[in-house]
Amino acid sequence: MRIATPDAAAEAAARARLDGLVKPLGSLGRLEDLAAWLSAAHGAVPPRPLDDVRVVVFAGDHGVSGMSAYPREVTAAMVRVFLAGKSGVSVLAGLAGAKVRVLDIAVDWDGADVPAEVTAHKVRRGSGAIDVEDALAEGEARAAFEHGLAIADEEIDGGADLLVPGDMGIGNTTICAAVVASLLGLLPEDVVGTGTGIDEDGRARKLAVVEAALIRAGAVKDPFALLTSLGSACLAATAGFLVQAAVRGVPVLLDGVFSGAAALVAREIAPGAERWWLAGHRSTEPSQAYALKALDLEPILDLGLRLGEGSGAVQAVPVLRAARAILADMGLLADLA
Ligand SMILES: O=C(O)c1ccc[n+]([C@@H]2O[C@H](COP(=O)([O-])O)[C@@H](O)[C@H]2O)c1
Ligand SMILES: Cc1cc2nc[nH]c2cc1C
Repeated sequence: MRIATPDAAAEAAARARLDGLVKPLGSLGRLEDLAAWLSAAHGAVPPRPLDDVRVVVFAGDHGVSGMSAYPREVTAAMVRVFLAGKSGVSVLAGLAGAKVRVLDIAVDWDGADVPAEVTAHKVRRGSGAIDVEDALAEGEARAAFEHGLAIADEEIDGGADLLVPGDMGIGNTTICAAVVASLLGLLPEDVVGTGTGIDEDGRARKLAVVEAALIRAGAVKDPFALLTSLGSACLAATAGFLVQAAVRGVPVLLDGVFSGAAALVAREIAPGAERWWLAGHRSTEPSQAYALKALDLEPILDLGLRLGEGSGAVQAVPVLRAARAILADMGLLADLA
């Protein structure tokens, strides 16, 4: 698996041009860093316009129950909402001119009446309850990862300039907490948040489940073993999606909790892949903050969001377009009369 290399010469050329633009040196702050980053990713100054932005929502259920403020049936119901274009990310992606594709990777339903393309990458129904059993069976983590590679290829071959991973899964924040704690050697207390909005009793139950899961799993070094023990098919597929974007040299805007955990695992599988990812926004969940810190990624936006779906990342798309526009359209100090 060969990760593409961002173009250092294009980055240097972008920095030189930014310094020569008609403004005080450095006065466009983070926009300048993003402009240089995007130039390196596209190997061009200015970078290409971000005309084709694609969100892929990975949907799946979990064996752990009672860890969320909402019942697991919401996951399947939300698949229909995405298909109807009525989800939060559908609306916000629409504003950013981005397309949304939802995929049932591991929803616990038969999905008989949704279009076949929605279930084309299905791995299983739900996953094991991580406090008492492995999330996945032998071979499923790798199979799901390979689905993620294929999904990224489909989007990139279809013309994507920028990819956004989204997630939908009641219980997602519990498994993300377990995976992030295991990878970074953290305590349940550090990483367990309130997810969809659980109360103190709910959080106490969630802490106990994450603690039991971490004890059951023990020290896991191999990322696929970690996905099998504590992860999910969606997490493995999202990791594959992130790795393949880096292999193909296509930039990614990460979203919230699920993106953070998947990105940490993906970096274990493919070190260097993180050079192709930006953090779109900061979630309120603590595991995401730890994941982003470990990945050395600074979120573009901080709006107090905790919806998931890719909803935070798509709102950073106009910021990236702004970063490109300054390089493309601003005048030069040298031309001042
Ligand atoms: O990404 C986030 O910031 C985020 C924070 C809390 C919840 N979510 C979404 O809510 C679901 C998981 O929450 P929970 O409480 O069921 O673990 C899942 O569908 C996520 O997309 C997402
Ligand atoms: C309604 C609803 C929508 C969501 N989108 C992502 N996670 C979600 C959780 C719930 C409960």
